[in-house]
Amino acid sequence: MTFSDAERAVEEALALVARDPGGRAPGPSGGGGGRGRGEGAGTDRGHRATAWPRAREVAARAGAVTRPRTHRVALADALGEVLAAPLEALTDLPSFDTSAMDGWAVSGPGPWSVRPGSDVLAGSDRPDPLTDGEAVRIATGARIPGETTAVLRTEHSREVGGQLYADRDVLTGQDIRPRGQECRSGDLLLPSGSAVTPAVLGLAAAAGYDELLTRPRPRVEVLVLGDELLTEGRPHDGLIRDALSPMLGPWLERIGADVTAIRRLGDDPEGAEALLRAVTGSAADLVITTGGTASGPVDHVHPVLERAGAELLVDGVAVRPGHPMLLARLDGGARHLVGLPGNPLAAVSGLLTLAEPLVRGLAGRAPRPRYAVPVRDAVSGHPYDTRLVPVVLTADHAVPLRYQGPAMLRGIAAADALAVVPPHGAKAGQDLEILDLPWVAGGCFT
Ligand SMILES: Nc1nc2c(c(=O)[nH]1)N[C@H]1C(S)=C(S)[C@@H](COP(=O)(O)OP(=O)(O)OC[C@H]3O[C@@H](n4cnc5c(N)ncnc54)[C@H](O)[C@@H]3O)O[C@H]1N2
Ligand code: MOO
Repeated sequence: MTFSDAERAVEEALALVARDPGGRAPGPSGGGGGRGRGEGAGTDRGHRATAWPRAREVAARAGAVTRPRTHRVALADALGEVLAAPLEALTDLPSFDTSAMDGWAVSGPGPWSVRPGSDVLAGSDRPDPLTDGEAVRIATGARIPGETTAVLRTEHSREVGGQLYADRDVLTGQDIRPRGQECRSGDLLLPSGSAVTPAVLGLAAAAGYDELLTRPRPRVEVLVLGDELLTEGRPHDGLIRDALSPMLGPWLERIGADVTAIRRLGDDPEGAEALLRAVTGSAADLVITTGGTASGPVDHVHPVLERAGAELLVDGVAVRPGHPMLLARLDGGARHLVGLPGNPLAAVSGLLTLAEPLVRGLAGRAPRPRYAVPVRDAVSGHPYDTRLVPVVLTADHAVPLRYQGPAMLRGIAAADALAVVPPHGAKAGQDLEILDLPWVAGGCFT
């Protein structure tokens, strides 16, 4: 579903009242660096919303410049982290001359006399050297006996009465992997900053590592604000189910965070005090709040940040949904807070706009690679703000989904990605930047 005419009319009216008193129209928000005027929380505080591309850059940069933590972990625990030191080979690979095939180690030109009863197997100790004209049965991965000139594959050989014959030419050195073919001890295998993937774990093990020095996953504490939230059962009496706690924990884990706690805080003064304690004292690298970002009577996030002396890096983003999202520096940049709006799709928007780039930066990972896909259908745009629209990806297109309102999860739950729709919308066939959802592509190893 694209914006209905009624929805668009409301959005346009809101955007118009959000113009500054001098009547200057907001700048474009989708083109990198322009700044659009936010309404609501933004307008109330008399400042401008940050353009969507700029907000992502600010979040990525905030993460990247934070002093990194490092730790030494067992290989099995390093998956999904980032190397904090170059991975240098601790050994030659292979560490000895080894047979590439099952067959025969032979010495000199054939035919060869078979050495009886002494197969050379993988893992066996140094075998006796061959003499010229001799052959011994050998397994893939076994040490090559001294004086071997080639390995002859079983299927290319015939053994008759203790004599071995080759049924094709034998080249010196064939099917022998010489020591150090892949690397020499001390060679740089991967630079610091590389992501630890399953393949990297395999390489590290092969190269002799039991532990790796890595940057740990950023610790994230999630605080879900709101008195109206139920943790079980069906909505009733004006109360609704908390849709964010079940979603944010695993989502954050998939983008590389270590979620240390998910806590619910009330909208009462006690909730505000608990929020203040978390903002000032949490051991997490990143505190994520949900709800309370706008200007309602119990929206505590801004007042608490002010009391805590936090520095707002982003306070409102020119994006729909999600525009009241915010990013703050705590303790001079040692820790951060991302405030996600309470509307569930708006929270997803904040997660992808601010939390993901920040977590990647804190983890030492580069921003995700950007790519674009033609959108199948025309998508209407906001007059000044970027829109993030749930899409399904086909072989050729991004197909916009219905149910894309800020309070709806029905579209995103069926989506592969969000398409980034610039102000004024997109024509059918226009290339749109795509933000993959982490379980579709590019997710973290957990
Ligand atoms: N006067 C204004 N009002 C609002 C503005 C504005 O600019 N001026 N912005 C609107 C927009 S846009 C959004 S988005 C929301 C942001 O609201 P808050 O971040 O303050 O969040 P709440 O008011 O606490 O909740 C909003 C909405 O979301 C529901 N909610 C909250 N938490 C959850 C949860 N964990 N699971 C499911 N649903 C949740 C909550 O019940 C509300 O319906 O503000 C607009 N208002
Ligand atoms: O437009 Mo709000 O930012 O998501 O509902």
